[in-house]
Amino acid sequence: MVFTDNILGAKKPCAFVTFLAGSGDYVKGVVGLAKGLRKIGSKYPLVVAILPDVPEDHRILLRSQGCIVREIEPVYPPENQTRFAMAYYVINYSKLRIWNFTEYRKIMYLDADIQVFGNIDHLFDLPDGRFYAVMDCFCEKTWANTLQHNIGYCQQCPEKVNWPTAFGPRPPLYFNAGMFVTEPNVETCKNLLSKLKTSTPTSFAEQDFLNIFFNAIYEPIPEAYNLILAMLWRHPSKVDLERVKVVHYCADGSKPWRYTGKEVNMERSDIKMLVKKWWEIYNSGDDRESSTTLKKNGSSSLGREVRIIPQDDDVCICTIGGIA
Ligand SMILES: O=c1ccn([C@@H]2O[C@H](COP(=O)(O)OP(=O)(O)O)[C@@H](O)[C@H]2O)c(=O)[nH]1
Ligand SMILES: OC[C@H]1O[C@H](O[C@@H]2[C@@H](O)[C@H](O)[C@@H](O)[C@H](O)[C@@H]2O)[C@H](O)[C@@H](O)[C@H]1O
Ligand SMILES: [Mn+2]
Repeated sequence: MVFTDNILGAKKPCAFVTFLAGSGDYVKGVVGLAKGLRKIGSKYPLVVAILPDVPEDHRILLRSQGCIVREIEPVYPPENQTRFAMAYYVINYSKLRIWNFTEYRKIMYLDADIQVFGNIDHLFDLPDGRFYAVMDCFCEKTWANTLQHNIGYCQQCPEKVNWPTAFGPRPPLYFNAGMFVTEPNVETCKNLLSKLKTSTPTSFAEQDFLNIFFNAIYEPIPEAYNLILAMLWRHPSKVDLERVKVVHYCADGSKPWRYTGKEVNMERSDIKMLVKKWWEIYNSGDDRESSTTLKKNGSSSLGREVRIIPQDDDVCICTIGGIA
């Protein structure tokens, strides 16, 4: 355990934090993330901020994988007519609770659809007082109802389409909220929740809100720390897979535990390779591997389950985690 002094001289640890809601299959993402962090030898624990609707057997499974499970109250945006880019984004505002995790001096938030393939512990040593995250891309259809998408503007290649002066100043740099490094603070949490009450929800829900809130202290960090998969086909010249440490399976159809290879771009060999690498970690047995596995709907069982995962140029059927 790595401890760091705080102003009182008391020792406070750092931690990775992820978020889990519901009784569905995202729990597989958290199990994969826990195994991935262990595999790269991280010195820090993984705290899972769970909503009350996460079932007991999933909590037991996560603890068996060494996770610290911490229940949080949901956070909802103000009543609104907004159509979020994905309807379920409404639950993502609950992420705001993690700023109350003040038993940690610094936290690194990682979505459950993220896998860490290279050690990133050094990010906890970044200077305090800044909000570190990777810049997002505006090119996918999920951005279809935004101004920047409709004029073909993306911050990843600002020279391609000039921002029209008629639209006012170019938008500030915008981060993907699937991965960030921040310092928990009760005052910050109070300010986030009170500002949320008077905010107007927009397409990307808490991601838009966090970008506004932390804009003044946002510090972009390299793509290698949160590869938004769409960068592979939208901005391939900016991606060096050899250097990528963190992969974010956020492109449509790329969630490994739901992967079928049928959605657009999902037949790409690099996507197949990254999904296969995720499954290799998820399937890796270890001493923590209890006899509990997860059925199709994500609930734990002793049963076998079959998942399609890509193998070389084809997909193959294999059993994972099953107990005969
Ligand atoms: O049913 C759900 C949907 C989302 N999440 C959590 O919310 C995060 C953000 O959702 P998602 O990653 O699907 O958004 P994307 O990055 O794909 O836009 C997920 O990674 C999970 O940590 C969850 O636990 N259950
Ligand atoms: O609730 C809003 C979500 O917005 C973000 O996901 C989006 C965004 O990155 C787009 O730029 C991509 O096009 C899209 O694929 C991706 O799903 C975060 O990853 C997620 O944690 C969460 O904050
Ligand atoms: Mn995500």
